[in-house]
Amino acid sequence: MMNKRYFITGIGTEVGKTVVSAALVDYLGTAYWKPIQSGDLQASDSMRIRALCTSEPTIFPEQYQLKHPASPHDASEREGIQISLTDFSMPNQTAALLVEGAGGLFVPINSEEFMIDLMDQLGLPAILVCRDYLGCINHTLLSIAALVHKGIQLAFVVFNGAFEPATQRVIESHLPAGTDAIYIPEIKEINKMNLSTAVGQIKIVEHTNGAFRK
Ligand SMILES: Nc1ncnc2c1ncn2[C@@H]1O[C@H](COP(=O)(O)OP(=O)(O)OP(=O)(O)O)[C@@H](O)[C@H]1O
Ligand SMILES: C[C@H](N)[C@@H](CCCCCC(=O)O)NC(=O)O
Ligand SMILES: [Mg+2]
Repeated sequence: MMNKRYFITGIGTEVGKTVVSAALVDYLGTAYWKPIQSGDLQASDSMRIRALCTSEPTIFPEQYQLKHPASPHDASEREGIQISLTDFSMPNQTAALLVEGAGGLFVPINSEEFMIDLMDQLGLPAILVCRDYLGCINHTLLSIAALVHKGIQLAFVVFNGAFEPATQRVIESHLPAGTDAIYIPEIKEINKMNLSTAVGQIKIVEHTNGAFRK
């Protein structure tokens, strides 16, 4: 993992992007940035990273903190705020950074633009977090197709938590060449100690010669 600047997205909201970010911030020794937070302002993703990480990472302030726990296009409109792609630029003080999106790739940030457009503008390779639920195969393969279509490099797919073997297998066998897999265990109770144990159990498997090897 030479390049340590990534955009962490997910196959949807609540799939574990923040839990995975906390684990990878500690594993890789990166800083963290959540450009748009909507909802949970008293327990924001940045605050959870602060609470879960052992490495005391640099956390860059959110560009937008929206009160409403909804899609950013909706939350911002309710607050009379207009989000625009041109509002965002990468914090350049650090070589190693994880940027966490809100929800998945086609979450709108305004009436025309989507989270995937922000990823494209920031120019970072993506990490796609998936979690096992009925429907996750479709959400994962659609997300991969959207990234490929947009020409965004997919560095890693994260299998977050426990997976049904048949689900894991079919996703692994459809990873694009050049996309590696990261495995993060199911964590019983999410707290700093258990997160640190999970960091010790992270597994990374490389995709080589167009085939996924285990
Ligand atoms: N590896 C894991 N083991 C056990 N539970 C997990 C794991 N990852 C995530 N969860 C559960 O899923 C919940 C949602 O995770 P998280 O807040 O990281 O999602 P998210 O994708 O960041 O959501 P958002 O779109 O709001 O940013 C967590 O509070 C936790 O309960
Ligand atoms: C409210 C959520 N927790 C999240 C926004 C999720 C938007 C999902 C929209 C959708 O896909 O329908 N906010 C955030 O990550 O700050
Ligand atoms: Mg999150």
